Amino acid sequence: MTETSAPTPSAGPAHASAPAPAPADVRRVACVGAGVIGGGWVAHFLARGYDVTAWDPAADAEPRLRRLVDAAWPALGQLGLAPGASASRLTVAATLEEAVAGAQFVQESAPEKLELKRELLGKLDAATPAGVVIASSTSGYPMTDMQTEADTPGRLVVGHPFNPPYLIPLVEVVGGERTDPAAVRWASAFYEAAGKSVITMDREVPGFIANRLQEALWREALHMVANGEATVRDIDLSITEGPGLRWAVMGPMLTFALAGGEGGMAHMLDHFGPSLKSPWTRLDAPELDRALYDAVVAGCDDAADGRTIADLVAERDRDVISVLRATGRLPGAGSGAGEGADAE
Ligand SMILES: NC(=O)C1=CN([C@@H]2O[C@H](COP(=O)(O)OP(=O)(O)OC[C@H]3O[C@@H](n4cnc5c(N)ncnc54)[C@H](O)[C@@H]3O)[C@@H](O)[C@H]2O)C=CC1
Ligand SMILES: C[N+](C)(C)CC(=O)CC(=O)[O-]
Repeated sequence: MTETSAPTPSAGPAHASAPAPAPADVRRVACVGAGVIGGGWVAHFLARGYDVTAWDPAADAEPRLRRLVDAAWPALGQLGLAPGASASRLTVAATLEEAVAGAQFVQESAPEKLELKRELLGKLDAATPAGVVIASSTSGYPMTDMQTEADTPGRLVVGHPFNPPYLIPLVEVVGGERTDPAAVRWASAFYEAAGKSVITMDREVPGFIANRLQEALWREALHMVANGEATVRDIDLSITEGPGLRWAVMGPMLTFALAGGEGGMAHMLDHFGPSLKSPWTRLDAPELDRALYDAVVAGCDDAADGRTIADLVAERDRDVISVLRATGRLPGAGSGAGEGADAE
């Protein structure tokens, strides 16, 4: 099997068609579940020149999705659209089966509920053409726990994005116990062809990599709010005016290597290693009781200072693009399906 060959197709009515193409040859993707993340994926794939078919069972799903794509399009234009990319290449399907019938890749972004994911991935597996890889956006369920209802679980992978998927490059890719490793390789190669930065994991790790790191920070933030040690504004400022500025250009490891001066990480560890034993962190999750819930929600309302969610999304998109541009990380406009296609 080559590095990026699709997993082996299995028999069955929906599995009778041709296997998935090479990752770079994909033209048609299906997005199932079209909320914050599914809609963000739709916007990303459209901007990269793919034909996208979406399905979501909510009554208001289509107008909501089109609003999200319209709101994201100016930012995507600044990033650089692939040749031929157009929001008009979005089709909203009436059924799940219709959405995936012609798909060469499927991205599932339904609510984070294990039973729902199991059932949905089973249905997607039954309806999606043979050999086509199906990825879940789950924030933390191991694929092993989600692939239980699928007849051909070998093609099911986790493709965990970051919000919004049309701006934040990272995707974490990992399979489950019954996933064919070729599907993991194929998915990673596909996401790269689609302009994403990919971490491919060779085993299931709770919370993947980035969410595990984020959760540690988030848990400590909640403890500090619950105990009155910091306000929501303090928490946000501590990152945006502090480590967050460095983390956009260098990760926590190299950042701390510089804390060791000319001695680098070795001196940093000799100097500050002992303080790891100091009780700075509280490790266990705090009780998310009503008081903490209300304090965090009210704190965010206060921090928004009259800005609506739409205002904040526009502000975030503008500033993330500035950071990507300033650090030379704007994705190539040519990546994706659109290369060689006619510009519209
Ligand atoms: N919100 C975030 O920051 C991130 C979320 N994720 C993951 O993405 C997935 C989706 O999360 P969000 O977009 O935030 O949720 P959301 O609530 O914004 O959207 C979920 C969508 O799924 C639809 N839906 C409900 N039942 C469905 C079904 N049976 N089949 C297909 N669609 C169905 C809903 O109508 C809704 O539009 C979750 O697995 C979540 O963990 C991943 C990264 C970041
Ligand atoms: C809040 N969250 C756990 C759903 C966040 C993610 O999964 C990734 C992100 O966008 O930070």
